[in-house]
Amino acid sequence: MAELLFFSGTMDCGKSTLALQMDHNHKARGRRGVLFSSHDRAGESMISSRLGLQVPAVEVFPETDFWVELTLRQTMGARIDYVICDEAQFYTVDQIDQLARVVDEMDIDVFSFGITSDFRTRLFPGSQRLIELADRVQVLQVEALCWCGKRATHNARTVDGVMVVEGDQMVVGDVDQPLDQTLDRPFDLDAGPATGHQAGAGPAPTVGYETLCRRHHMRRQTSRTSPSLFSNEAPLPFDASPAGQLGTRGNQLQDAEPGVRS
Ligand SMILES: Nc1ncnc2c1ncn2[C@@H]1O[C@H](COP(=O)(O)OP(=O)(O)O)[C@@H](O)[C@H]1O
Ligand SMILES: Cc1cn([C@H]2C[C@H](O)[C@@H](COP(=O)(O)O)O2)c(=O)[nH]c1=O
Repeated sequence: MAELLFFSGTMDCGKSTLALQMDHNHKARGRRGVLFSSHDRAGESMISSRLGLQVPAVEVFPETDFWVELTLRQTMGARIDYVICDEAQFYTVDQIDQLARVVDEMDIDVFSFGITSDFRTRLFPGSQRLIELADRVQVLQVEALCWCGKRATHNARTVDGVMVVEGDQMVVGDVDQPLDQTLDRPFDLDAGPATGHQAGAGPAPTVGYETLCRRHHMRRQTSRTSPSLFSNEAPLPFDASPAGQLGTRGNQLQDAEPGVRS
């Protein structure tokens, strides 16, 4: 019996990689699938993984109807055993309902992948509907980490390097902006209205994302604004003797973030 599965996690935890692996494994056993995605960072009509794989996919637009799309393909003779749906957080509630119907009435497996919550910690409507309807919700095993070393559970958005909690829910972007580039690299706003940026409205803001643990998301502490607990670039202690170094460094750690390190 076909299933609706939702593989979820924070940004950068390996969802697209898993989507492409699952497609590969099912294809290797002779099953036929259709790949879908929406607003992939690498561009329209593809699924891309940070590990370097990039595979063509059908772009999902707000008006896409999965039931119609898949019925048409079958009418034209295509065999469809499964469907891969990446960036499913961007799908509409109606589209998730269509996917559930595809599972139940067409007996097609639907493997969907997406982040559950946005930069304000609120559920995306598509993800909420998947949680409501999926046969199984599976949190990915590979954990993205917060700068403090704890498991990252939340996605933070930065604009010009500063964490924000207001703005459009949907702004395509990436994590792991090197700190020295965060302020310099112009963000590609060609993607259209999803970014909320008006052409000619001055220099485009630099938007980035960072995965954080709940504590640091609530405190709005990103790696940029955190005390440099884990950085090699922490200033050397003034007292150069080994005892003095230990003492000063130890105090720095305690003062900076009580309770974060054990
Ligand atoms: N250079 C690298 N070497 C090894 N693993 C990497 C490298 N770059 C990214 N990764 C892995 O890829 C994961 C991101 O995969 P991706 O499928 O793009 O994530 P998602 O779709 O969840 O945003 C990272 O969590 C990391 O485990
Ligand atoms: C948190 C958050 C993310 N997004 C965007 C940013 C990326 O383009 C995708 C997530 O892609 P990934 O493959 O999981 O890294 O979602 C957004 O539009 N709004 C948000 O709040």
